[in-house]
Amino acid sequence: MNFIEVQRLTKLYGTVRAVDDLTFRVEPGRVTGFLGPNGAGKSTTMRMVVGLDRPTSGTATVGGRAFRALDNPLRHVGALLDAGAAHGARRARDHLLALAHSNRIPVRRVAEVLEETGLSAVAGKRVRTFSLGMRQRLGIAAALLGDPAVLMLDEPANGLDPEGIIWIRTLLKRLAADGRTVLISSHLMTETALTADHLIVLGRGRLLADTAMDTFLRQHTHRRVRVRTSEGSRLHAELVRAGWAAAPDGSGGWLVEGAEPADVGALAARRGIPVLELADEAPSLEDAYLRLTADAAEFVSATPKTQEV
Ligand SMILES: Nc1ncnc2c1ncn2[C@@H]1O[C@H](COP(=O)(O)OP(=O)(O)OP(=O)(O)O)[C@@H](O)[C@H]1O
Repeated sequence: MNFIEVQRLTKLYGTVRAVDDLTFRVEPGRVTGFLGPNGAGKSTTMRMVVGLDRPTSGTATVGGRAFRALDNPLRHVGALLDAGAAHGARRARDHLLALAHSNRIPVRRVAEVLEETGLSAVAGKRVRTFSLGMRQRLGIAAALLGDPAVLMLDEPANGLDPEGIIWIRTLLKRLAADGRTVLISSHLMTETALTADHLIVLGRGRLLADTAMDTFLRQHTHRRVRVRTSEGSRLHAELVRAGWAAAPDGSGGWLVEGAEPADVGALAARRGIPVLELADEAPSLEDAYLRLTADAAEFVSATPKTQEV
């Protein structure tokens, strides 16, 4: 009973349909990535799950119950929606102690989550002296405090350094492997691809996809091969003659759409063209996501960029 369920959920702000007839279920045992362009309705949906906003219609429940109806809700749902939520004048440990007291959470959990999030050494410092990454860790500590079966985190890697990003990725996977329900919203496609097993994608408040990561990649990308040769223009001409679409990859090689390495390798061998490098290009989540959301993005830059490292 630890799933998040959203049924026909709708939220209007004036005439803006922030969330529009949304239905999905977030299952335990896996990390679910919650994606969508700016303004797609992710935060509004998450706020309704934890009772910070009221639906115009429809329901958002945890384990079949409204968040407001849960006793000691932090013991059921840990949420990180705004890492700035802790009072700046409070010491980190006191912030967590106050949350523990008000939710009947054993005090020993405070030391445990401080340790888990790497904050033990700064537990006595005031929150206003914390860096963005330290505040983020404190927000994550608060979400973990009640040892909840459901975790919902908005941009969990925000402000974390490279070591911190690996830490949060490993932590989220472990929490899901323990059988918890983990929902993370993010705009970081590379990080989401490394962390999530399942995706829920919104566009303009509506559901665009609710799919396993590998299915999503298969559905919204096609395979391609990267090839490098000392005779680029000859290879290009041969590829085109054989019916393949090939385009420069921007660093001296070629990308052949829809091909497998064997197709390109065999063709080059038949024509006696030296191949210096030949690689299957793994489909990227960024490509798949941009393809799916192209029509649903409200705010689009003049020159959309797709390169990501
Ligand atoms: N309190 C509010 N009052 C009025 N409009 C709001 C309010 N909160 C959100 N909105 C609007 O609702 C829509 C959805 O916003 P929301 O913050 O849920 O999107 P999001 O997917 O979380 O976006 P982002 O990725 O930029 O955080 C937007 O058009 C936003 O302007």
